[in-house]
Amino acid sequence: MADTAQTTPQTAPTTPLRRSAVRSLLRLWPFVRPVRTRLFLAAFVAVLASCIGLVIPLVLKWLVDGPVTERDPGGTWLGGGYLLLLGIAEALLFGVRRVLVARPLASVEAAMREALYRHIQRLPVAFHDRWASGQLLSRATTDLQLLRMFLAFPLVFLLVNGATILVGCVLLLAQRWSLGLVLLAPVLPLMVMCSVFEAKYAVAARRAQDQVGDLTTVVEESVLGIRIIKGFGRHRSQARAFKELTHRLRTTELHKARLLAAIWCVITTLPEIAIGATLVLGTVQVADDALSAGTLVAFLSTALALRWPVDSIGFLLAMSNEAATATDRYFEVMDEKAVTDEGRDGAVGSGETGSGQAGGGEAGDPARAAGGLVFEGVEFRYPDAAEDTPPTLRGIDLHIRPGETMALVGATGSGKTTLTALVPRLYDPTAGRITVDGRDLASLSRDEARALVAVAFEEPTLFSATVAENVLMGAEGAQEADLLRALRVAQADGFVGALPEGTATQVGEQGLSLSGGQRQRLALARAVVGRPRFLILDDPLSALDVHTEALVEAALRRVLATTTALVVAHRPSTVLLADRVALLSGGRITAVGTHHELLRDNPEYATLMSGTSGMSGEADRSEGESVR
Ligand SMILES: Nc1ncnc2c1ncn2[C@@H]1O[C@H](COP(=O)(O)OP(=O)(O)OP(=O)(O)O)[C@@H](O)[C@H]1O
Repeated sequence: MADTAQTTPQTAPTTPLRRSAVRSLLRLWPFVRPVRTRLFLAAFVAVLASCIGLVIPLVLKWLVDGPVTERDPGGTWLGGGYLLLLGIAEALLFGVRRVLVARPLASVEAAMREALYRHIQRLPVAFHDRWASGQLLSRATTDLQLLRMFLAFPLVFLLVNGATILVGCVLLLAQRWSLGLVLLAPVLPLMVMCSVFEAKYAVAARRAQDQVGDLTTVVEESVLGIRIIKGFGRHRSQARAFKELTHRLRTTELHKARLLAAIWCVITTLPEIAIGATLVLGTVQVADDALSAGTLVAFLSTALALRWPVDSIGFLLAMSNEAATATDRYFEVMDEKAVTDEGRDGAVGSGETGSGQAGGGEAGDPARAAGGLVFEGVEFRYPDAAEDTPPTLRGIDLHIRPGETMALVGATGSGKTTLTALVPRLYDPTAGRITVDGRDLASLSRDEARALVAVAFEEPTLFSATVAENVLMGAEGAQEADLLRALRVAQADGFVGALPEGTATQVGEQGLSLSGGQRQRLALARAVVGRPRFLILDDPLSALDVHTEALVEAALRRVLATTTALVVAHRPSTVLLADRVALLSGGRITAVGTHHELLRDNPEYATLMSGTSGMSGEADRSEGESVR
């Protein structure tokens, strides 16, 4: 615990490849396409509003050189009226832009989030082994919000401000080209500095967003593991780990703020100096009668109207960079290859639910002739395992006959969970094959495989849903009657009936409001609700007290009689549910036989069983029970 509490979580496992911000952002196009008309309209309206802002200096020039110089009050009022109208039109158009983008952008964000969620569900378990959940959470929340903000604001305003600056420059040069050139002198150094800033900011933005992901992971783990943290009194070390991460994030954010402050300073100071210089030069020219006062007022008003578009470039670039990083992070997940619903050889399964005669093996193939669950020369290595380590499973040959229950026993870390994970195709073997009722598992679609095989894992996960929804998740199309039968089988009908709303009771996040044994029984009910042909149970009785365990065992015995099952067992009471036992040692099956045969003939098995607390008593107690 100390280790986990102190260890900071991994960031995304991929080494991010930094592409140009524009290329990254262009990847958003498929999601933006459906709302492109509104977005372009919004951009057009904003450009129009900005250009109206640039007409104001021209009205000022007319006002100063005309009615003001001629002391014409009527003309002055008229000029004032024009200015007011232009101001109102500009404000209204910016309002229209906001209305135009609000709804479509919310739908872009929703579509992206939905696509991400769907994709994450279809990614292989090996992906989830590698990725910290906080990294996925932060991509689905913070990064997508950043993208919505980018589409609503910086994207449009980079366009609008670019157009405004261009039109403004033309107007300035047309009004007085010599003053215009002085004003535009800082453009080149500004461009160089902006590109330096962009490169530095991109690195900092990526770091900050990854750190937010790490922080999310710690918060998530702390909330889910709150009982362990409190139970072991680890709140201080957990708080230290959290503080360390927040400190790192703070340092990165401060670095970002410093970069932003520096570019902001340059972007505001250089144009300010240029405006000062043109003011002096312009005033001298007006004094020399080389320039009209109205032209100078219009020139300076245009220059001032361009200040916001120029000033904003710094933070617009910063926001665009963050959005490019968010896009990269989003597509790092989306680019991961999802598992297809096809069998490994590309054939979509036939839909037959195996009765021994269905295709999948060659004629005369013993595995084909043999029904049940067959492992033939199965080897498995985790994708992220070190090259120089042996495969987790090697040369597994095992035949579980139709209707038979096989217990899988082995020392901790011997590969029991890994072996069971191959049957519902959470992973595919790296060599060899598995057949179910004579059909190669790899030739079945994942849906078919999962319709044939049901699983209950050691850690019974329940979702924030009702009891009924949690159980019925185990089989498509299962009805109320199946639900009640499954609850009875798992000996869960009693406590579920006592819940405030029975099967309609919400069991809360991770089913935390239920006891470990209750959760395990609901997970069992989920496994048996679809009357699966093959049942895989990973130590399903580990969290039950002796009394409840006996009840569930009795019920399970009935279920196991109608199915072919592989049951990971740590204690004799579970082993005794099985017809035969397979001993897994160092990734190989080293012995197969009945519990009593192995107990008698296999010292490793005998040691394993005797090492189980309460084994002897329970085994003795079970001796008298009818072992199938
Ligand atoms: N995702 C993974 N990536 C790499 N190695 C893994 C992964 N999951 C498990 N392993 C390794 O595979 C080996 C077998 O693990 P497995 O969980 O199958 O053992 P087990 O027999 O079920 O253990 P236990 O009885 O403690 O549950 C272990 O050495 C484990 O460290």
